[in-house]
Amino acid sequence: MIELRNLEKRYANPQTGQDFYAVRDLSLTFPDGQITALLGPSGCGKTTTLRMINRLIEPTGGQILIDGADVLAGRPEALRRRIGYVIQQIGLFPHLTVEQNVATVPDLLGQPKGKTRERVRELLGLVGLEPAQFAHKRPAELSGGQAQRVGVARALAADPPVLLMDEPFGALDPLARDHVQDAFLDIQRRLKKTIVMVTHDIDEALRMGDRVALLRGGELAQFGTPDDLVRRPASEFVRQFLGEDARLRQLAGLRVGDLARPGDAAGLPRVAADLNARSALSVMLREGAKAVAVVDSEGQMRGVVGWQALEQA
Ligand SMILES: Nc1ncnc2c1ncn2[C@@H]1O[C@H](COP(=O)(O)OP(=O)(O)OP(=O)(O)O)[C@@H](O)[C@H]1O
Repeated sequence: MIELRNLEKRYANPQTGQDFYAVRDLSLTFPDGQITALLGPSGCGKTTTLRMINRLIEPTGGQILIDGADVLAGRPEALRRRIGYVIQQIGLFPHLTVEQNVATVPDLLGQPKGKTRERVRELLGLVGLEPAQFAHKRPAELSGGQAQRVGVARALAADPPVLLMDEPFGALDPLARDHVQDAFLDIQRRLKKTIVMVTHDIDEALRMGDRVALLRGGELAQFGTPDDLVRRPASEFVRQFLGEDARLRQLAGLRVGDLARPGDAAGLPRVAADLNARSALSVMLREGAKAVAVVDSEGQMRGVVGWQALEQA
């Protein structure tokens, strides 16, 4: 569990000589095994908050506790070994192969080569990079999206209990982003890391975050589940930031296959299980149907999804 207590970062404004707060009186707890998205407009303090957790930025006040231990009391190097860090500009080593890049931290820690190799290959598979095809490539031979997947695999290879991610999928085009987000959520369901992820992308926060911390001007505007923010915005700012269509955006992050329940599918329009719930709603409206029948890729009926299921999703 990561706990921020009255955390602050002040900078001096060189023009006025006065201090201003990049982060102010921030208290919140990132639950174990969950993804918390740090969301908010540009300059609201997301990256500063994230980088204080692994002490790439030193706080000017407040406390950070990981499992009850004061992060600011120990050595930053020891801390960073326990905390993975993924950034948009991935920083892969250009002269190393994909496999060697992913193995960097396990090798540094002196873990047995054979075991590392096995794990690296498993991780590459998990992020959707076929090891036989990609293990021996160099970063220059990868697309931006492939390089980002390698970055994610590298962070996971170190097997840190805590992972900090700063716009990890930011450089991807929307289609590739969807794929990598899905792959990442699948991995997270298995690995259950404690993840703090910076994003300015509302859809990404609603889709990926078990919790969302929305910041404004360095302060916490609201902290809760995506549902809390969408259905129970704490202020006009939160409501406006998420937008009038927040609920639809939330539905866009859900797959009908996950919502399907047994029911009578006769006469209902059929949709694929990987269709998102927002598109399923469009199908219902277009066809004047109260529900859709969900069919998987083998043509098997998975169940039905109706208005009520969408309302409660
Ligand atoms: N080294 C620094 N010196 C002075 N001011 C800084 C410094 N780093 C950040 N700031 C300021 O602190 C505030 C918060 O910056 P931060 O990078 O945390 O925002 P952010 O929410 O991550 O923004 P973005 O989404 O644009 O990356 C901004 O006003 C920024 O200009």
